Amino acid sequence: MIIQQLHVESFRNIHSAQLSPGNGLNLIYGHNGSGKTSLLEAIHFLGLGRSFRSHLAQRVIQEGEDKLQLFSRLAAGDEEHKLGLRRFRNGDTEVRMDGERIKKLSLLAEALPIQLITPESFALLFEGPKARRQFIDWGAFHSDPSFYLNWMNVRRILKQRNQLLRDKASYQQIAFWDKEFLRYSTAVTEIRKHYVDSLNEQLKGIIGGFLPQVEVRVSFTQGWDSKTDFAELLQTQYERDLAMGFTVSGPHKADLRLRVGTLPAQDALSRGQLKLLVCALRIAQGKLLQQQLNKNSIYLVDDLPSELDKQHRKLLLQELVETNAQVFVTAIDPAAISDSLNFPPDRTFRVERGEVKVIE
Ligand SMILES: Nc1ncnc2c1ncn2[C@@H]1O[C@H](COP(=O)(O)OP(=O)(O)OP(=O)(O)O)[C@@H](O)[C@H]1O
Repeated sequence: MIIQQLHVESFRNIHSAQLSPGNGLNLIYGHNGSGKTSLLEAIHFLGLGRSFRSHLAQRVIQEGEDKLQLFSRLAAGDEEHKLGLRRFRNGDTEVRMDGERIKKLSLLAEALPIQLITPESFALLFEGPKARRQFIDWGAFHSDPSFYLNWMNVRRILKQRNQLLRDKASYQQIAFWDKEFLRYSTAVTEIRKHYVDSLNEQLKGIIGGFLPQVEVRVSFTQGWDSKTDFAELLQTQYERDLAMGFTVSGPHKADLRLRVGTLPAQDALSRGQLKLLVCALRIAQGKLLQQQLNKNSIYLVDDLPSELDKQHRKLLLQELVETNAQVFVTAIDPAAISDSLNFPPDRTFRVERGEVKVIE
């Protein structure tokens, strides 16, 4: 998917901006606080119906305004679509694709696959498994249409199961839910496992280019010992689950392990190398989606130059450009990007106090 036109209204400090991005690399530059990240955030909001910076969607609505509005003209091959989103202060969201109301935000994510890389993306490696699980599930969701429903069912049953555990229910009562829990958990795990295997293939080439001296291993842990039968485990862990008041093992504990030799990647790599690793993971996801479904992701890279030397900026930009996807990168100093390119960006935008201007 490619954004051909974008109209942003009342989004953080952007009062009104209209732009026609290029199909390839788009450079967005400006001083601190000018609104560069807000522009990326607006694209992300359009693709997912939520911000990557704030849990409270109201915070992104411009102060003094009662709603934000985002409109876009999208193209995928010969297809053209119009996608619009309105978010009101009272929390209501209205999304329309080609004039038709979209009720499920998952359909939005399907239409506009977005790969986000921000200075905070390190969370993928440092913080708890949630961010890494979300990373796997992004791919599982896009690569297998049955994933979403299976995962929703796992979450639904898990909620019920945990409630029963807190209510000190008998094993018989819990076992009633475990049959279904087992069925959906197995489906989710198979899809995730298959996805991580395919991702690893993509990743090898990219990491080889970014971090040639380092051998990074990416492995999937499913949330319980893979040698143990899950049905049996649920039964034997009943007492423990009861004592804890929640289900200790299961697909909700799945994780992605990133190791260099015997060490966790975050202990073995420098900050710049970690950034490259996160970028490699995101690019591999985008490439895989391209291969599997012939769908192009949109890459949003906030503050691309930070932490990277010129050679690595060059490598990263080259890899992004080679995806043939639409890419939006921000930088304070435009030279930090253009100096690392052998050609000018497709389009350059300057942001100043919330105003977005194309640089001819
Ligand atoms: N709801 C809002 N209404 C109005 N302005 C806002 C709102 N939320 C944030 N802002 C302001 O928007 C400005 C733009 O912030 P943004 O993070 O997009 O800048 P940036 O160009 O990415 O800066 P940096 O280079 O420092 O990361 C900030 O000055 C912030 O105070």
